[in-house]
Amino acid sequence: MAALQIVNVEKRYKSLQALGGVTLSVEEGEFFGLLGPNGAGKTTLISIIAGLNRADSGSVAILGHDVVRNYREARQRLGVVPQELVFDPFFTVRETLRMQSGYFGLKNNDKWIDEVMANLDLTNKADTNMRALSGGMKRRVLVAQALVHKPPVIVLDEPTAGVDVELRQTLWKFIARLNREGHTIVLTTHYLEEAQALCNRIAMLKTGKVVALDSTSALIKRISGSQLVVRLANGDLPDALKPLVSHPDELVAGRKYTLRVNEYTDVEPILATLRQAGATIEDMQLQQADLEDVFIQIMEGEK
Ligand SMILES: Nc1ncnc2c1ncn2[C@@H]1O[C@H](COP(=O)(O)OP(=O)(O)OP(=O)(O)O)[C@@H](O)[C@H]1O
Repeated sequence: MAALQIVNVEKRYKSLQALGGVTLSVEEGEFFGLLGPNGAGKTTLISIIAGLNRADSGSVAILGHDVVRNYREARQRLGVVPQELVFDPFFTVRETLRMQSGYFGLKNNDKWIDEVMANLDLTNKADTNMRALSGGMKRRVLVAQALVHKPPVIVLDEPTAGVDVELRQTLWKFIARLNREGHTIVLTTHYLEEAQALCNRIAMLKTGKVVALDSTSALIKRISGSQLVVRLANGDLPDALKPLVSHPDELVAGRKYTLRVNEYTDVEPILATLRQAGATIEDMQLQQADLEDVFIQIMEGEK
């Protein structure tokens, strides 16, 4: 049975179509990435999954439970880490987590609450009021809140936006452990390196539609060849090489260029062209294509 089954979900906000018929399914045990630029519809889709927002048409089920018709059963199986930090400022971290447990009907949940706090480095903040926590600490509590009822399906909406490296590592270690233990993870992030490292399968959304859905490795293989990154000490990129630039911004910024190469033998003619144009290379690297390159190509509609 699918952990998450989304069938033809549509959502409009007045004249704006936020979701234009999204269909995708996430299997149990997957670490799934939901990627897309700002405004693609990721948060709208997550709020429909969490039952906080209604789709105009289509359906969403969590482990077979429809999020509208069987709201309680679906919600019980789902943990959502929202993007926005909303808390009652007068409660401590432990009280906040106990209340969330109560919401799911769990009375003696302190053992698990302690374990979650320890794994998120929150133990020494257990008795601190929410209002006295830094933004990064509050985000840890949001993650802890989503996990108090040990949901089999965990959805994280940009959990690492604006958080420091230490929290990111703590968080990913814990989430990866939960995934190894069988929890299904659905993640949205703008950090494509993170998505590439963590997700086994990825859906890319663009203006409310799924424009790519495949395993992470298959997506990366869509980009043929490698890239030659050159940084010029002086001179401009000769016109003949401009069509090879994979990030158009680089033509504006200058100096550093990422050039598409299919084979190693493509490198020497590029260097010769640069030499003839009088450009001096300060630094150079040959790189394999990564998820960011795929993302840019797909969003530009080239592939
Ligand atoms: N409550 C709302 N009323 C009107 N329009 C909305 C509402 N919520 C979202 N939208 C619009 O729907 C579209 C999808 O927004 P959504 O927040 O789902 O995108 P997103 O992919 O999560 O973006 P981001 O990466 O910026 O978080 C956007 O154009 C947004 O402006």
